Amino acid sequence: MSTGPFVAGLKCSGNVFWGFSSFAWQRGTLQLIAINLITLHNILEYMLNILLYCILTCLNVFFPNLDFSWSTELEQNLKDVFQLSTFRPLQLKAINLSMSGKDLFLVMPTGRGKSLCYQLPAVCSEGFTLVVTPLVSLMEDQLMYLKSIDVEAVSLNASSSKEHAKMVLAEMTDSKAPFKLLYVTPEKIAKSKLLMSRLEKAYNAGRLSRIAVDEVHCCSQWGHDFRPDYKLLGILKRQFPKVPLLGLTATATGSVLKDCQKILCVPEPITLTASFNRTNLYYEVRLKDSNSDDSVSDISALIKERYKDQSGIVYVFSQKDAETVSADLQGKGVNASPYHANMNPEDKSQVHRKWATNKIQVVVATVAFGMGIDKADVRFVIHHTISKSIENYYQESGRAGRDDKPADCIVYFGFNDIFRISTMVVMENVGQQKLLTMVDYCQNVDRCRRSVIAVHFDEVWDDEGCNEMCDVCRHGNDYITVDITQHAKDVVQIVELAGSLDEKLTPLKVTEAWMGKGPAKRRKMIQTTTLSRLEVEAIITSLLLQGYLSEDFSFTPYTTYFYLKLGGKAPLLKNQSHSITMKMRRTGLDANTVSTTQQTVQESFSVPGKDQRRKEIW
Ligand SMILES: Nc1ncnc2c1ncn2[C@@H]1O[C@H](COP(=O)(O)OP(=O)(O)OP(=O)(O)O)[C@@H](O)[C@H]1O
Repeated sequence: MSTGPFVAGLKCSGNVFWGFSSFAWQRGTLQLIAINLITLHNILEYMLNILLYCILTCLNVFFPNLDFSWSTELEQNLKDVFQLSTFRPLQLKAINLSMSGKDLFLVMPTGRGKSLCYQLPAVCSEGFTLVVTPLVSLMEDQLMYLKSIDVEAVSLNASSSKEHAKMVLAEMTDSKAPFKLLYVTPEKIAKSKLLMSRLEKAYNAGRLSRIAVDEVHCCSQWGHDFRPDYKLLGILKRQFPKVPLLGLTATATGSVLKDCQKILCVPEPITLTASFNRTNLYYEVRLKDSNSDDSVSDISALIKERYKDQSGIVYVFSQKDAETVSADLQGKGVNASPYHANMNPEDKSQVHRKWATNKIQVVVATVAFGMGIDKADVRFVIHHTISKSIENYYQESGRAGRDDKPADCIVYFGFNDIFRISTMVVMENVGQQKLLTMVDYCQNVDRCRRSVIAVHFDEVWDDEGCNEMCDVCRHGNDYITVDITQHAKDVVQIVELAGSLDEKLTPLKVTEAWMGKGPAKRRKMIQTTTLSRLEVEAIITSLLLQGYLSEDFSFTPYTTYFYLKLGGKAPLLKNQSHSITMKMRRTGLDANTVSTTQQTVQESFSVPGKDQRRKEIW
């Protein structure tokens, strides 16, 4: 507030003073009142906003199906077209937001019904919805499903015939065209100028009602399934800013979503995230013995006994494994067929069709049989080899129990598999880091398996949420913490010695050296162990996960070799007071004991009988 006139008045006569003073007083008072009114207005406006927010939140919570102009049509089409009676959590909210023109990222667990969130709005809107999807097989599945419920949909991909493409491109701008959804691969958007020009025409004619980007995590290099052509999809929002975009994924962390937002040029998307917890899935890890890998016998026994006549998938590491494991299972009387990317398309769709109609009980597949596989009654997903990341594992195991009934997700965890996969993902951005997180999921028995998955996806987790639906929670009392400091020193000494002799050791060499299987001369220089092979492998894995050992790769024109070298934490072992512990299955020891001697460790490590080992981790 200016005091200029008041100060000037003081220097003059009384009248002038009073004249100036009263003018100044009035002006000051008015200014004060104005300021107060503005402040009051701001406070009221702020309170009103809070009140409005609370009312909207309550309405959203208690009446998520609050009437919009499209609500009746939605309900009607949900029942009549999609033959569903109710919405699953978050579906209606997502649909209403998208129908009101908001850009949205929807993170919903596998099998929860993300597709409905763009298919139903497409049916209830003018024009058509553009759906970008990464796989042609996924596209074909959706087209098959939509055809079965009489929803008109078309697709454009590399294998579309010229006539078909011409017809679709012409219909895009035809107001009488019947299709409601147009499925395209990201490659089409990136490469076909004709498609872009048609989209532009459709946009100008008001026929492009919505854009859905399925598996939106494929945009980000930090996601688990980066596809370079997804990087170019920002063109859609730049060219068609008024069209609401819906990005869908089951597996994206907060940072991956931030990246996707930037890549897709979506200024302020609303993100809806459902819990990752699939309550009907039981998670379990079983050890694969490197000495006598009888995991296929184990798997066949499980399928024939526990999952008799039930549908399932066995995931394997390679195309060769798909063929051999499938043949082995067939040899043991299981109705199984292989599925991998190198099979011809007819054979692949035949296997898929036969499995979908229960003519094949088990598909033995690589990751090629993953995204979009939607069979309701899959009762088991068994991983013969660990996945290369938690995201992959969540996607693959997510094929189980999509009908909400109980289903099992079992991983066979083998020491050698870690290094087989490691050499495969070495060129990938953060490939090693992601693999080690998966190894950690399998190796650790001190945390609920669900909590590892949930925390990985940035979800705040309460262990009560598991409800003993994982082996760790179910057998929690069977584990004990043991001290492995001396073992760690022995292993580190072996790797250190090799380094000083300019030798590189593969994990197999380290294992065998520690077990005393190396040359006699070498044996004299190191401390060997009497622990079993499984125990030795568990300790080496733990040291790798904890950073006392680390990976070292060597490339030849034909192959990649994996070696173990000292990790960043190895020097800590020189410190006498430094100790390392590890949790493992208890065998007769008091659960609260933390053993410190080698003798105790050996006791606590004693491996259960073969049959028991088959059922549980340690
Ligand atoms: N409201 C609902 N009520 C009952 N079933 C539903 C509902 N919404 C979707 N479904 C069914 O759930 C199954 C999975 O749906 P969808 O394929 O869309 O899953 P998704 O979330 O895309 O999973 P993923 O990421 O694993 O592909 C489908 O068979 C679908 O018909």
